[in-house]
Amino acid sequence: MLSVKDIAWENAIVLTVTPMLALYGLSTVKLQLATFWWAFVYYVFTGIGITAGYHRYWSHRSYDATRLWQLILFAAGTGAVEGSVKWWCRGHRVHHRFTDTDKDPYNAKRGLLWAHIGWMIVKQEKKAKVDISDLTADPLIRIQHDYYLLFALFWGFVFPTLVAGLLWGDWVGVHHATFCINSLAHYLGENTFDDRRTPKDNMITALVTFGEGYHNFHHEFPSDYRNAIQWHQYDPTKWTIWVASLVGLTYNLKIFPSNEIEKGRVYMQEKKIAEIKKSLNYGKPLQDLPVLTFEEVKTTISETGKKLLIISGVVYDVTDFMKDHPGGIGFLKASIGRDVTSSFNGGVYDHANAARNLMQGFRFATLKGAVPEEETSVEDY
Ligand code: HEM
Repeated sequence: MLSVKDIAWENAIVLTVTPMLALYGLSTVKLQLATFWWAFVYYVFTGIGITAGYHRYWSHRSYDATRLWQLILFAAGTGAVEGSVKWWCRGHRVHHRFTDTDKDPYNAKRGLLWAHIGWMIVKQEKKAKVDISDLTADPLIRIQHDYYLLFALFWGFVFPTLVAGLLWGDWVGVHHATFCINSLAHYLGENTFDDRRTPKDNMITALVTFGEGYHNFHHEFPSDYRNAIQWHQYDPTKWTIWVASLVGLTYNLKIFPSNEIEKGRVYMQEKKIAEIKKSLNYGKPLQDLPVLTFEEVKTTISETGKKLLIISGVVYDVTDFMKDHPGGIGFLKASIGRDVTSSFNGGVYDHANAARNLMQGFRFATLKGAVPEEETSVEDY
């Protein structure tokens, strides 16, 4: 059970009082169109500050940036009031290293509510160590951390108020959008590249998180400056970083080799296929079949009355199938006790996959001295 002293009160107060202030402002002050649009622009600006700045630049170093770009991101990210770069990125690096474990501050396995906001409201011991020496070496980050409250007040409240003449509190919207990365992005969507951990790819999450919703990709390839790699996927953070590179504000945009990315995708596809295959009957595995000589096949036919024929080193029992053979019973009758590999493969008729799949269920034995072949195999392609 949680007790009063487990609560991180400063966060709890910020997260409850500020939306109330925002609602109060909204209900008591007449909303002007220009101010509405300014709130929207500032919401996007601060959101991108978190995604392109706190996340993809400082946490993952997925690209390099000029000091000017860093200052822009500082202003934007601080305006979202999600903590200092040093605090945020430390937590984020711990999250990546210990995903889904007790040491993961946003551990999705503790539930959606915890991953969304609970982790901020309940005090947590710092159980894990990660390297943040690159962050502490930067004087800008140290200053922001030491005087965070002042910076947050300015960029979160004073600046937007000065511009609009109103206290909007619109950064509350940014909070819930970006918190979705820790919560929804671990619950909704596809495990496109790996399913050992909870992060998922989802377009809806991407829409509310400025493109961070392709979270399965991100956890696999965190040093990639992109989260979405398909042209049709929504990733405005990637577009912002890329556009900034055109004017030299960002550079060395890191991209994981597509060969490796595709291997991940294929791995998951193969896994899904393997699951589906488990539910289908592929007949007895070839290596589990008895091995018969040609003479033994003949004897079995005469002693048991079974209708056996041989194709590509495998002996098939077509007793029950003969009457249903689409090519007619005659061809099969004439094939009993014979190796009809060439007739089956084009000599009489070149059978389609349907026949090759079907005959797996008729496997009876393998022929001694032959190399039995799988009826359908994609290995050669
Ligand atoms: C276990 C053995 C066999 C199975 C499971 C089998 C199954 C089938 C199936 C499902 C078709 C429909 C079309 C297709 O899938 O390509 C077919 C067509 C045919 N089969 Fe077989 N077959 C077997 C052996 C043979 C043999 C040994 C011969 C000839 C000596 C033969 C001659 C034909 C012919 C001529 C057709 C074409 C029928 C048409 O479309 O007019 N089949 N067979």
